[in-house]
Amino acid sequence: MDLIAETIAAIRPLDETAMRAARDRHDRLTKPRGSLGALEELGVRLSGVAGACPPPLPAPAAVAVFAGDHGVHAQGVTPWPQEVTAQMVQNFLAGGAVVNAFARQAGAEVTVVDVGVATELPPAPGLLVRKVANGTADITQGPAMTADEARRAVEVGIEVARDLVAAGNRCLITGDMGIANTTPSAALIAAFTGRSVEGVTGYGTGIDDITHARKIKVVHTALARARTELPGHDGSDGADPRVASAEPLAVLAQIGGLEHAAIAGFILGAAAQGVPVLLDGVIAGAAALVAAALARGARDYCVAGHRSAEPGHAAALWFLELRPLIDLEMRLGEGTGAVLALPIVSSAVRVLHEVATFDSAGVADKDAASPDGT
Ligand SMILES: O=C(O)c1ccc[n+]([C@@H]2O[C@H](COP(=O)([O-])O)[C@@H](O)[C@H]2O)c1
Ligand SMILES: Cc1cc2nc[nH]c2cc1C
Repeated sequence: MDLIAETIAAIRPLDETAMRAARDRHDRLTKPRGSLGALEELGVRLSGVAGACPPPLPAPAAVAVFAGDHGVHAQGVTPWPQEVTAQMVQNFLAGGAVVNAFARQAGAEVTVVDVGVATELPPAPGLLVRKVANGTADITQGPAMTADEARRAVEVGIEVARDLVAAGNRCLITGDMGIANTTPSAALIAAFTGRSVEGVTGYGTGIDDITHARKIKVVHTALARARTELPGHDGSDGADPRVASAEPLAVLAQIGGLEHAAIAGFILGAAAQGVPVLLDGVIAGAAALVAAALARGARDYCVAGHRSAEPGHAAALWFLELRPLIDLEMRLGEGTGAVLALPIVSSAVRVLHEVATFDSAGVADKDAASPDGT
């Protein structure tokens, strides 16, 4: 079996016994039942992920920033020069980016993975050079990657997840860097969710209305071109989630990015090892759609760190039925929204470890069964 198939086969359903134990424990802790809202369900799900209640704290935690470039940059979908991808990689390595500041605050380690930056990067501590290609091809003109490149990039993500867990990490966090990558993100999200291109294509790093209109056309063109190359297409340029879910790797190769592929693998790798994966913004959302189409169970291991301002992100989270922990209208990427949510995940777990029960604290529980069982 190849690495992707092996990884998918290793993903187990959430442990129902541990989840029942977590629900039961929540109901005995010194708080009105349900008063921690969505944090309670998060603690329950993390128990299911770990197969234990309480689950381990999400520490140490590691953020992997997958970097890649995009041929579609040539279509004028972003005002930023492509070289900014490589320049920001150097900034991550020097510890000067927002994700570094947030990671220091949250106590997470940052690793940068070059899975497809267009230029050669000098070796540096904290940089994993796993370059599959020097960027993708322009998705309006042809497939972003070959089928082999897409598979190799997914495998890179699986291997990075495996190595980070082997190093002792108990929570993996997605990050991305790639000028123009909100364009393939929109294409993937339209393809996998069936939402309209107009509904999922946003302003990325911050573009004007003319560029936004062009970006929408570019996404339509890419989808229409891709669909003529995919099995089961009906000749329209509308997205058809049936096609995407049947052939996720083929769709990824047609309209995705190398960092999307690697993040999809990273999610599969985390799930296969029973470790939660904290998702960042729209790029991670698009990648999670690919991972969930490859292995529906992978979705259960994902925690949506935040909701990005990019509209396609809300569509991806809706499709995956994931509720974001934070909504601060951020749209930076790098893993920033996910790292910011790490203390919330830790708190959800700490409740199950540390909060006293009504019994142990001698607090009266209005819902407790009376001694005669009534
Ligand atoms: O995470 C997000 O939701 C997000 C939203 C908008 C932009 N970004 C980041 O900005 C870059 C892509 O933006 P753009 O406009 O060049 O497509 C890329 O490096 C992403 O990490 C990230
Ligand atoms: C400066 C800059 C920083 C980023 N971080 C993630 N995407 C980015 C895009 C730009 C342009």
